[in-house]
Amino acid sequence: MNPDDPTAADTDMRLVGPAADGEDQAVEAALRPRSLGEFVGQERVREQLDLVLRAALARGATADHVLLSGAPGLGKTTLSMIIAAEMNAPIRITSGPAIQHAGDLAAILSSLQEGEVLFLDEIHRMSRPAEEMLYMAMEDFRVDVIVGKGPGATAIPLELPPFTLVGATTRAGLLPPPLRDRFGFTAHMEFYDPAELKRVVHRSASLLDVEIDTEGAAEIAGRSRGTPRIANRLLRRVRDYAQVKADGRIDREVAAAALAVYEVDGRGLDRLDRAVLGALLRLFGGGPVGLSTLAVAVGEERETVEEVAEPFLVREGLLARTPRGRIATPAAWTHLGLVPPQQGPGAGGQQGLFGA
Ligand SMILES: Nc1ncnc2c1ncn2[C@@H]1O[C@H](COP(=O)(O)OP(=O)(O)OP(=O)(O)O)[C@@H](O)[C@H]1O
Ligand SMILES: [Mg+2]
Repeated sequence: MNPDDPTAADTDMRLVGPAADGEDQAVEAALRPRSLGEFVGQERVREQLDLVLRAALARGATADHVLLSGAPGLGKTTLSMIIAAEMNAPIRITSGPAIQHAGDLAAILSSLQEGEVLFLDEIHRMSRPAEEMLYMAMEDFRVDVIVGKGPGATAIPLELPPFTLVGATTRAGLLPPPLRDRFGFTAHMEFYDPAELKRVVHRSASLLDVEIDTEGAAEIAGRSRGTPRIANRLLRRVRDYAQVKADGRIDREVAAAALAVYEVDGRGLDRLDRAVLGALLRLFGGGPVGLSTLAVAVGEERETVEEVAEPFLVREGLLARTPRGRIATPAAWTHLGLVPPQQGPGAGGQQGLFGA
């Protein structure tokens, strides 16, 4: 999670936010799949990774460096641990923001054991000098440690044992090409489809010792925004409800009633999402309307609307960003149970009234 992110606080408080909150961190370790076989979905990534790892094992070699890219909560950290487990290798975990100076990185690299997996989370947030040191370490298993300053400075080469770097990023586009090119294998993690999320829910429910039927799992899966972390979080909230209001068993009615209490609708939209969409439809006739105007109408910051609510609405095909402003799609009207205004001759004259 990014502390510099102005939208982080809003994202954290949301039941459907993708970033890990404190409770997630506490329980996620217990819910993490431990092997590629246990890892649900991402078939292509799993198959490719399986080949990379098995070939390295057969050669008795250290696996190639792996880059994992994808939205928060899709399983990057989980997969890094699986890579280490499948290679029977220890894992060292650090992150880009934790490495401020090249010296920090040199200290970590020089203490790695042969074959160890170094997991570098948020690799796009590493400092420039550390990044340059990493290039050489990845390619030649060597770093130059600079001793002294100015004209008297000398570079002392340091040999490193072969290791596997596993980098994770939510923003692959921010990685400098020379860094990206040094990974032997890049896995792009996609959002999960409802059937896969259903399997995630069933798996987690059995680990948490919660009784759930297949319709209950489907109900949770459908509201989880393609994200296992959100599926696990919704499952915990539904479990609470089932314990208090039902006999502890989760079926379709219990799941739907619980998530209605938490204001997560059938498609995974929460109150903020529906407020944005509702304003766009009810106040601005479906748009186009400028972002600032829309933000004022829902009483939120521009950034919150743009970075917290919109990405999912766009992904779901409910809202579109156009050069003239935000517009709602026909699916948005249907989803909120509203009827679009008559688009008779001359109605087009209304368009573009609401500026940015
Ligand atoms: N393929 C999967 N099968 C089962 N559970 C999964 C899968 N992927 C993720 N999860 C669950 O989702 C939780 C979040 O996954 P993880 O922490 O690996 O996400 P991440 O991509 O590292 O997120 P972030 O970008 O926030 O660091 C894990 O605790 C795990 O239980
Ligand atoms: Mg992670």
